[in-house]
Amino acid sequence: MASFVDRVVLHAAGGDGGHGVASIRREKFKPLAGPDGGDGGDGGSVVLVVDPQATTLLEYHHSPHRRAPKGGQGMGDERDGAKGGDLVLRVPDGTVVKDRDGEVLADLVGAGTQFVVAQGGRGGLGNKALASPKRKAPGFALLGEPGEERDVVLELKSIADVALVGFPSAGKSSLIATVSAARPKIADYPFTTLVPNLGVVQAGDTRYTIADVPGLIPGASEGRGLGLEFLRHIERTAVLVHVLDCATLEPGRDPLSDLDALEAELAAYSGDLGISGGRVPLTERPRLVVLNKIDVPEARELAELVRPDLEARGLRVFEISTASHEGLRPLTFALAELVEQARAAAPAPEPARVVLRPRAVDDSGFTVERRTDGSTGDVYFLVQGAKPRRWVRQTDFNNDEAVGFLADRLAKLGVEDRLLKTGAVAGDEVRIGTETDAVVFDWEPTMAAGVELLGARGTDLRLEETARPTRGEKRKEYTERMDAKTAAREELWTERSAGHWADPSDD
Ligand SMILES: Nc1nc2c(ncn2[C@@H]2O[C@H](COP(=O)(O)OP(=O)(O)OP(=O)(O)O)[C@@H](O)[C@H]2O)c(=O)[nH]1
Ligand SMILES: [Mg+2]
Repeated sequence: MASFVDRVVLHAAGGDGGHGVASIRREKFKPLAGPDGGDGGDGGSVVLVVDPQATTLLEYHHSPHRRAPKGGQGMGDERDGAKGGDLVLRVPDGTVVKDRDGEVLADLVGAGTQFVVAQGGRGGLGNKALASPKRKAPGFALLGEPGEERDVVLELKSIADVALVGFPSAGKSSLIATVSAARPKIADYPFTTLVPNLGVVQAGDTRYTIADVPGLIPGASEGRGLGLEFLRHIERTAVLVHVLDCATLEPGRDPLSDLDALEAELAAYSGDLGISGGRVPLTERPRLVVLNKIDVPEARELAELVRPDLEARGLRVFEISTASHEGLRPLTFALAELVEQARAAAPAPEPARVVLRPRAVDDSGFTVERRTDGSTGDVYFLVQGAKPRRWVRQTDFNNDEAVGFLADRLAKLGVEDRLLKTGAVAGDEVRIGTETDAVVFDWEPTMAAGVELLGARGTDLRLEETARPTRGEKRKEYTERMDAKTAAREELWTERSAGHWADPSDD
């Protein structure tokens, strides 16, 4: 097997939600028979799914930008826009999803396990859905929300049975090349291997995989050399093989001190690992020792010298040469035995079809803070909260009625009230969003503006054109409207102090 890409940054974007539509039904003798604008469809999400057939992350390396389909626009006649289908991305078993700060979001193990990387935007409500007793024929609809955009890091740890651990140039790649069909690069300079190579070994009836990984040097567990790259790969291997170079001429190096250095790194890394999924710490996994390069006479002598010390530590020792192929057969059979034992002891496979979603956020709250702009020194009020943000995104600012609706929603949630309490007065700058990304308003409390709006609400003129009103009807309508205005004013005040009325478009 060739080398594989094991770490990619995926730029995922959910599909935008379709816009709702404002439309009025036409009937033969009633051309304006009520709102009938359909909702926009939800955008599709980007979803990772474990597919046991997938072995690499290569395709995401080639095309790392992935966007799910958009939701369709709502239409008249109560037709809703089509939903954008989810974009399903297949990933190998054992793919770890992290955010850009390295925090693990999901560890995808088991066929069918899913993770939603980027949620599609919600479709906007059409005017049919926005209609209420108070707002019989809304002349606006809500915009679809943009899909979520998120960059995640996908990491694949090789899930080989055996990992070769050793200093650079110890002969790890040479070993995998002689016992399997893998053809990694071999050279006499350190860090020849930069990405792991996997090889398949057949020994008797047992078939297993060996991972040749980048060389390990002291300090690797703190990230020296290719250390962390390396250590990440062996997290999931059942058996470790120490490949010790008996022919190195580097001062201060010999098989025993090399082994100590390697074990120290494994221990240091295990300490940080927090061993996920109940795996055995690296320091406790079955291991054996290979003394390599015994075709070199001095190396053979050294190997024979250190063997008793190693065996005294309880380690099985194999003297080999990848050059002359001496000692390879006993090694591959000994590994087969360890792999079989590890497989027999392996915990039952984890349940499939676990669906992991990005952490749920509580979107009920909001905050209002009085702040001072760093550059201009101007005072403004910052409104933060998932609902206010979403409502702003859903608002078509070219439509006054839609803006009025936003103001009503904010008032209902209690934002207005909180602004007042925080000291805002008419004309103050109000920002809804975050410190860096916000929509800016000049605040106009809806107490005043709301009454104007409420006067017209529920008596939409377009719906009343059908028959010309008589004088009596006009008078009746006038008194009704005045009553409604008073009622609305009262309602606003009670609402401000007590609860809210129910509204289908509230969330
Ligand atoms: N004489 C002799 N040389 C060997 C033997 N095995 C490997 N070498 C040489 O050692 C050097 C390093 O071999 P590699 O297999 O690339 O070593 P590595 O451990 O994969 O090294 P990195 O990928 O850098 O960590 C090469 O020049 C090989 O030809 C052996 O059994 N005998
Ligand atoms: Mg190598």
